[in-house]
Amino acid sequence: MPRNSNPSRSANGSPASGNQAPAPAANFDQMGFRQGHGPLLGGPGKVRSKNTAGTLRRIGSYLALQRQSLITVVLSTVITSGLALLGPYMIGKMVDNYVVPRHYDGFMRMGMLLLGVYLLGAIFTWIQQYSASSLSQNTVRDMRRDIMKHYQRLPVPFFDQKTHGELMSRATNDIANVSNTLNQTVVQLISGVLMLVGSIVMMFVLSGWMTLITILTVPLIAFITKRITKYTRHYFSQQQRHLGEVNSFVQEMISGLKVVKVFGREATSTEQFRDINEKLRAVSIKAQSLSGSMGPMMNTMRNITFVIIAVCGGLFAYHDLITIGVIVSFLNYSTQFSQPINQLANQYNLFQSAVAGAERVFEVLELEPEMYDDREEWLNRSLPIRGEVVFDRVTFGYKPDVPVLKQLSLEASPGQMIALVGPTGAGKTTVINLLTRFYEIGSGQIRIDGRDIQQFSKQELRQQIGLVLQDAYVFSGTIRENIRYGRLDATDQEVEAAARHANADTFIRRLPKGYDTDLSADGSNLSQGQKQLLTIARAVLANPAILILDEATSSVDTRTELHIQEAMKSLMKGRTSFVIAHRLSTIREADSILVVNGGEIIEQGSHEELLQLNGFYAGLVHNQWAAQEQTG
Ligand SMILES: Nc1ncnc2c1ncn2[C@@H]1O[C@H](COP(=O)(O)OP(=O)(O)OP(=O)(O)O)[C@@H](O)[C@H]1O
Repeated sequence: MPRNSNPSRSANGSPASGNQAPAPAANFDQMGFRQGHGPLLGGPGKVRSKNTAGTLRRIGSYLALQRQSLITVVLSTVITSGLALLGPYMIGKMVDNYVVPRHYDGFMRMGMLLLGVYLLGAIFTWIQQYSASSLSQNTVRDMRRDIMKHYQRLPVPFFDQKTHGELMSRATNDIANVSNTLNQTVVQLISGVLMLVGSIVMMFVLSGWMTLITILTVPLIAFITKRITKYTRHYFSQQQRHLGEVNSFVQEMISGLKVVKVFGREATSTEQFRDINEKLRAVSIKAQSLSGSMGPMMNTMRNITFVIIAVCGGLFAYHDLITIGVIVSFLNYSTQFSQPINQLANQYNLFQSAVAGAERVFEVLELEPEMYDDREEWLNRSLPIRGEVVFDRVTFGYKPDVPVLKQLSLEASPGQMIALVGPTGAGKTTVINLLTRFYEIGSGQIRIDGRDIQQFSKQELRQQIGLVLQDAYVFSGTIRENIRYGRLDATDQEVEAAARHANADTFIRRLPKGYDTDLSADGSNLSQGQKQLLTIARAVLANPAILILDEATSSVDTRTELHIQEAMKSLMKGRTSFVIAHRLSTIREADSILVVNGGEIIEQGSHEELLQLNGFYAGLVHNQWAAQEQTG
């Protein structure tokens, strides 16, 4: 359960945020937020960044925070590469100076020295790996922290435009890409360049002609590698695509399991799955076998290079142009020299996909958040309000050219219960979205206690509002923590009192661990009605002046509904309440029923008054009675 230090009054867990000045509605499409998923499972090389330099600068600013690790990585890489270059040179010298002339003492001394060089290399390699991991993990931790913080501060309309998968992918897969690359690339880039340049220099020092012969083998290796990678990349991207199909099929089958069973479609599903599964198998074999043969192929190439160097070196040595020690050194350098070429080529692809991943993270971070003020005085500030709510000729549309509410006006006196009814899509929830300032109105004014809600900070406003939604939301965590989400400083006694008030205490006490029972992430170990009672308890604890109950009882059975209604009735006492209910029986006692249709209030009055009017509401009531009689 997220431990928010903010005593939000939004009972259903909407993070409270504040706004000192009304922020202009952000147009996220104009802000360059691109559609599409990040490379979910690799597929490096496919993704290209738009602004590599800018993204690198931002990654750099994150890396700069890890100065110590960065310096350690660079230093240890330089030392490791230096030692690795020294080794072959020493071996050559050992052969020429001690092995060939049979100087036993010098031979042993040099052997020990060489051992020392390689051991030191191992120690610095470990330091290098450790600091590279710290560098990358600390950096992506900071990036994850920033993107999560930013998600919480982005206004609600932003989330309308993006799928959950997309947003999660940015906080997980894209960042994982950055982490993988940082881990390897920083080290390999530095060591690759050092080893390449270092080996060439060392080889030239030993023999110019032999260096030329060794370098000539490079295009051959590069050509073969390129051909193989071309095919592997093709098959790997196909594998990704088929894997994606398998994933979505499995996900769909599990989510829709009941539907599959009810319609007896198990056999068809299995048949469909067999096809997709088979395609994945076939292409995976090609991809894996090709990529698996890459290593042995490279080995063969390396061996061929060895043969060329040994034969040419032998000829040169025969004519006294070079010594045997130089041949030995060259054999070693030839491997050290070809490795970084392949590594750097691979790193380039990986690097591209990391930059693209980072760019997708930064795109989110660049979006304008809701104005937010988390200073202590805001958090603890609670302006007592009476709860008078006025909508004054409010016009609003989710899209500017499609008005959803048209010149809508309504008034709720403090403590009144206002019911909103009307056909689906009429605009009832929209009224609530505007009162909570999840969305900003187009024209008109909404006032609470005579004050324009634009003058409240969003945080201040939402602290006054409690929300109980139909889709009761519970977090993973204990029942106690879930209720306490309504007011974080509540004592255990206050939590339990709230639960009693919400009719939830009895069922909670019957659970094996009572208030300390752990809830799974979506509360699947509770019934819908029980979850509803928990969110009511949460709202009781928050003690808001204004309460919003959105179709809160429409998905539970009649007995639970009575239970919930009772809890709600006691919750509504003394608060201005807006109730959206499809079951008209729940709102009979409302002080005023507003009938919304097509974004306008077409009728208004008490239950009796509206029945007498014999208009739209009366029609709805009669329809529902008729339906109940039919089913009853
Ligand atoms: N986030 C959104 N983006 C764009 N259009 C939306 C959004 N939410 C709602 N709408 C549209 O606004 C209109 C009013 O929706 P609203 O949710 O207010 O209706 P409602 O009366 O609460 O319906 P229901 O009883 O089915 O919940 C509908 O036409 C709907 O399609």
